[in-house]
This record gives sequence, structure tokens and C-alpha cells, in this order.
Amino acid sequence: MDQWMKLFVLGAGSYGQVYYAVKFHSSSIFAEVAAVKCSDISRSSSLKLEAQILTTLKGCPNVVQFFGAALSVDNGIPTYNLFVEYACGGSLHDLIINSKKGMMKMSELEVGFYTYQLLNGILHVHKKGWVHCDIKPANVLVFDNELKLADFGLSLRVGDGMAYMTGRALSNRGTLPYAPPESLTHGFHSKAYDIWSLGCTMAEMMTGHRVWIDCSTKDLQWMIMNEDPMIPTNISEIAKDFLHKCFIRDPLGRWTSEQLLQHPFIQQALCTASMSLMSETRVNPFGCRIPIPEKDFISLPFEAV
Ligand SMILES: Nc1ncnc2c1ncn2[C@@H]1O[C@H](COP(=O)(O)OP(=O)(O)OP(=O)(O)O)[C@@H](O)[C@H]1O
Repeated sequence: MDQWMKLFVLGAGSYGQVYYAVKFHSSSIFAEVAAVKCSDISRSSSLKLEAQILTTLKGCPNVVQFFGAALSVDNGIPTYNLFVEYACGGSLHDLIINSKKGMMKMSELEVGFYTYQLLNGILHVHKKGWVHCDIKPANVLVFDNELKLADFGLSLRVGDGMAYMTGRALSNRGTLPYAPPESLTHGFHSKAYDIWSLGCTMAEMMTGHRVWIDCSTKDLQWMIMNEDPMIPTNISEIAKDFLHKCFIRDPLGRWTSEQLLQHPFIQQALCTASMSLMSETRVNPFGCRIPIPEKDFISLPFEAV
């Protein structure tokens, strides 16, 4: 009692594993719930950096909330544990896969609403002086009615309006299919990086497919540097225009999160969502990936560990 228990594995990253954890209280029938990212202490530098970044990002509804960090000894191994809020809907990647299997189809309005949430998260991250550098469906978590940016392990501090430039070709930081051309040609990493990745993620929500065809790393690098990403043909003109604004090749001309929040694609979705919210309670259209006992939905405020 009064101790965190790791119940099962939710997923894995390059640093280690992610667990579903609960803390029962002797004095209460309620349990606290968290996702715990764990790493052998000797390999925990990226998780420790993520903890620092998440501390600066607290308070935004579209960024995964950080509860705290703690050390433990798991099976005799000193372990670093990073506690974040648990996403009952899994990742956006899982949902896109499910939608491809025909389990649910996202409408354009829903994609607009979820893109708004991602933009809201990106705006917060950028205002705090960070570039996420790895926005992709696998790094977006799904909560009831909400998407949240997660996995800040590759984020860069760029301050206000500044960019990080390695100057070296092919030195992009994030995941290749979501990386913008300037990161490959000049190692240029600015806030515009995340906007290109958002475009790739939005198009994937629309179609269930990545904007680039599957090919070798070398071919993909060449295509990103020399060709335009595939804009789906069977979507509305305003959705296409939104994607064009995300895929402007010049990072200085690419639209910012502030500008995109005013785009008709987002405004139209927001308007419709608020009307439907007035008439009914929105349910999570994605459903829940893992069946969770009812008691686990009830969480108490986190106490420092
Ligand atoms: N807060 C959370 N709630 C529920 N599931 C989570 C949570 N965080 C992570 N997961 C699950 O664990 C998986 C791996 O998490 P994480 O984002 O840390 O690693 P990754 O992005 O796959 O790997 P890497 O960090 O090495 O790029 C996710 O894809 C997701 O399924």
C-alpha cells in the first residue's frame, strides 16, 4: 500500500520500457494512475533531459503532463522512473492503424479538431523556446477527447526565433519520414521543423498513409530534399491548402503555429466542434485500446515521489 506498482508494459523506447503503474492508498479506496518511463540509471540521460523539458512545459492541455521522477531498484538494477499522465487511448499511430483496419474512420472535421489540439501543443512548446523535433503519430498520445504531444527526448532549445544549425547535410534529428527538407540539406532545425512534421501527421490522419512512399533511406532522403510530399487528392480544398502551408519548402516562409491556428481548416473544425459540444457530450471517437478496470480511471492528485 502507498507504493507505486508497475502492473504491465505499455510500450518501449530506445531508453527502456513504459509501464502502466498504480498507487493504492491505505486510507482511500481510490488509486492514482500513471505511465512510468523507465531506464537503467546508466542509460537514463535522455529521460533526465526529458524530465527537465517537461518541467518547463507544464500547464498546457495538449502536452503530456509530467508528475515527477524517482529512483528505484528493479530486479537488482538501479532504475530511473519518469512519471507522466497515462493515456487511455494509446498513441495516434495505433489509432491510424486501427482506422486502416476499418475499425473507425476519422472525418475531416475530426482531423481538423485534432490538428487544432496538436497546434495548440506546438504553440506552447514553441513559446517556451523549444522545438519538439520528433512530431509523428507514435509520439502523440490519445486521451478522452484530447491529443497530447509526448516524447520530448529529441527536443532542442532554440530560444526566441533562433534556429539550431549543424551545417552538415543529412544530420536531421527526428524520424526521417517526418523531417523537413532543410534539416537534410543544411541540418537546419527551427520551429518550422515541427510544422512540416505536423503536416505529415495531419495527412496521415486523413489517409492512413504516410506522405512518402516506402523506400530505402537513401531514396527517401533524396525525395524529401528534391520533391514535394504527396497531398491527398480526395480531401477538401481547404484541407489541401492547410497542407500546402505546412509543406512550404522555405522554413522562413512556412506558416507558423499562430498563423495555422487561424486557417479556415482549423476554424471550421472548431466552430463545428463547439456546436456539437453544446448539444451533446463528446465521446472519444477512438475508444480505449486497453481495457482498464473502472477504479483505475479515478486518480487523485499526484504526491511527489
Ligand atoms: N503516457 C503514456 N500513456 C500510455 N502509453 C504510453 C505513454 N507514454 C508512452 N506510451 C506507450 O509506450 C510507447 C513508447 O513510448 P515512447 O514515446 O517513450 O517511446 P518511442 O517514441 O516509441 O521511442 P523513442 O523515445 O526511443 O523514440 C508509446 O508508443 C506508447 O504506446
